[in-house]
Amino acid sequence: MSQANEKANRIATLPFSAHFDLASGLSNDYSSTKRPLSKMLGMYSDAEAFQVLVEAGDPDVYEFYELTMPDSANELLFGTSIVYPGRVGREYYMTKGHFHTILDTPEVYYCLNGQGYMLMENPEGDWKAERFLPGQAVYVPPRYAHRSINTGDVPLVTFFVYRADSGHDYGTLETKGFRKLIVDRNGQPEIVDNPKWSGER
Ligand SMILES: O=P(O)(O)OC[C@H]1O[C@H](O)[C@H](O)[C@@H](O)[C@@H]1O
Ligand SMILES: [Fe+2]
Repeated sequence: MSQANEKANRIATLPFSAHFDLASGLSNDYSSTKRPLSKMLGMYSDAEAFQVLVEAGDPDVYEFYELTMPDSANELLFGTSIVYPGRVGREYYMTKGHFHTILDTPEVYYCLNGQGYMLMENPEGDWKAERFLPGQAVYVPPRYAHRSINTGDVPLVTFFVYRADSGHDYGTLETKGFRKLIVDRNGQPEIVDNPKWSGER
C-alpha cells in the first residue's frame, strides 16, 4: 500500500495533518473523488445541453476529498471541494447538494479561491444564497441542504468541516430539486425560481 493510501485509510484517532493547495485545492496526500457530469442526471434544468456535454466528453464538474473517519459525533470530517468553471445551458457548474442524514448537523465552508455561491434551503421553506469569495467563510446551519455553485471562470475552492457522523442524504433533492437556480444572465449570475421544483415531499 502506498503512503498516500495508508494516510487516506487511517482511522483518525491520532493527531495528523493534511496538505491542500490554496490555489487549486488539490492534495499531495490523498486521492480525490471526481464527479463527471453524467453522475448528475436530472439535476440541471437544461436536459438538452446536459446531453450534448455528456456526449462531447463528459467533463468533470467537481472533485472533493473525503477522509475516512470513525462514524462518530466526537470526530470532524474535513477536506476541500473544487467546483470547476463551466455551465450547462445557463446554469453554472455546481455540486449535487445534499441534506445531512442527521438533519440537525451544521457545516462550515471557507473559500480559498474562485467565486460563487453556497445555496442553502431547509425543509421549513427558508432559503439563502451566500457569496463565496477568497477569505469568506459560510456557515451552513443545522437542517439546511447545501450546494456550491461556481459563477466565476477559475475553480471554486472551498475547505469544509462537519461532524463525522452527519451523513449525506441525496434522495430528497434528487426528486425535488432546490427551490432556486443560479443562472447566467448577460454574463452576470442571477437567482431564479426553479421551474421544476415541487413542493410535495
Ligand atoms: O456531496 P455533494 O453534494 O456531491 O458535494 C460533494 C462534497 O462537497 C463538500 O465538500 C462536502 O463537505 C462533502 O461532504 C460533499 O460530499
Ligand atoms: Fe454537507
